[in-house]
Amino acid sequence: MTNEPEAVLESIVQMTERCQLDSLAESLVSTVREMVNVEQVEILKVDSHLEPDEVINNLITLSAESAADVLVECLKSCSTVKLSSGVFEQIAIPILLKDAVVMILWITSEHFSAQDVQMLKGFSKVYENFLSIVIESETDPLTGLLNRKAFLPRLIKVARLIKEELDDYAVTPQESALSSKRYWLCIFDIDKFKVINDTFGHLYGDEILIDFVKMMKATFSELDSMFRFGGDEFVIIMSKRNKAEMMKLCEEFSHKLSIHHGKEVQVTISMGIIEINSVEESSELLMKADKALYYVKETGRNNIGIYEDLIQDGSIVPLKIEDDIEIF
Ligand SMILES: Nc1nc2c(ncn2[C@@H]2O[C@H](COP(=O)(O)OP(=O)(O)OP(=O)(O)O)[C@@H](O)[C@H]2O)c(=O)[nH]1
Repeated sequence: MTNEPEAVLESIVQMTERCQLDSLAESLVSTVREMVNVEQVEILKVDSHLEPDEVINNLITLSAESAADVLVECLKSCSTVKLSSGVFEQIAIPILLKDAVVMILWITSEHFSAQDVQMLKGFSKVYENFLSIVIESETDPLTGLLNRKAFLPRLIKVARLIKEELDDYAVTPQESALSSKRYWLCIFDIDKFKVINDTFGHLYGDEILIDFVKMMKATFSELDSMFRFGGDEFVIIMSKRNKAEMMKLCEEFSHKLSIHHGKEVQVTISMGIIEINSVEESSELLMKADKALYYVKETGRNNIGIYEDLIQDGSIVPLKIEDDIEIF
């Protein structure tokens, strides 16, 4: 542990070299460990969808009982709180985005000097500023969804999770495919969106896209990662569901859309879906889901195509990977 100016600068440089959210958080934790003599460092995520009381309950269950007061005070006051409990001192520093507390940096030590506190606040501020830049660079400005840039790291994370599961339970990919809960990659594309734009204007088209995303969020879960890839194309990495559950949700979404805009505009979507596995490249998975989507577009739109099913019933031929194209 050192807090020489050179070391402090070096830590800041290392922290700002990270441009993905997970590694940025890891970097903050390791920086704190290097710079201050601490017992424990944690970054607690505050769920913005919960009411304040529920947030506090959530944080309390997540953490040791003695941490409750410092976290509750920090959340209520939106400012740094330092408390002593037994032999330890605790600090909770709020991380804010658009004036809302989104995370709390919670640190325990035998003693924090005034310089420690100043440094911890400084690191948190660097993290907070950088977090907002990273989030902005991964967000689609019209709909607020994640953009295409954010897709690849998340898909890789899911593929890694699947691989870990296979390793942990020593099951073959075939056995795993038989188990009911799986991850799915779904591409949605609004049908004839150009006609909507041409008939009602681009601004109205924008409103349709915004409503589309509101309904997407209302239908799918927080655990499903949703992306706008561009134009009227959206992608979901759907968290573990069996095939029937996945289909039910997609059909529900499609139904909600078709009744939402009433007589004026009938919005329908075409969907291409593939099961995510740990062996295929992300570009390969995307191309296959896209092939299923293309089939649905070609055969009348407003429908769902699952890649494996379309292969099995002979509707499409397997994608030849030597046709590889650069997607990212
Ligand atoms: N309003 C609006 N339109 C957009 C935006 N981005 C792309 N578009 C339009 O979305 C339309 C997409 O149309 P296409 O992908 O060609 O196809 P489509 O009309 O949806 O027809 P199919 O996909 O074949 O059913 C184009 O007219 C684009 O100009 C946006 O941010 N807002």
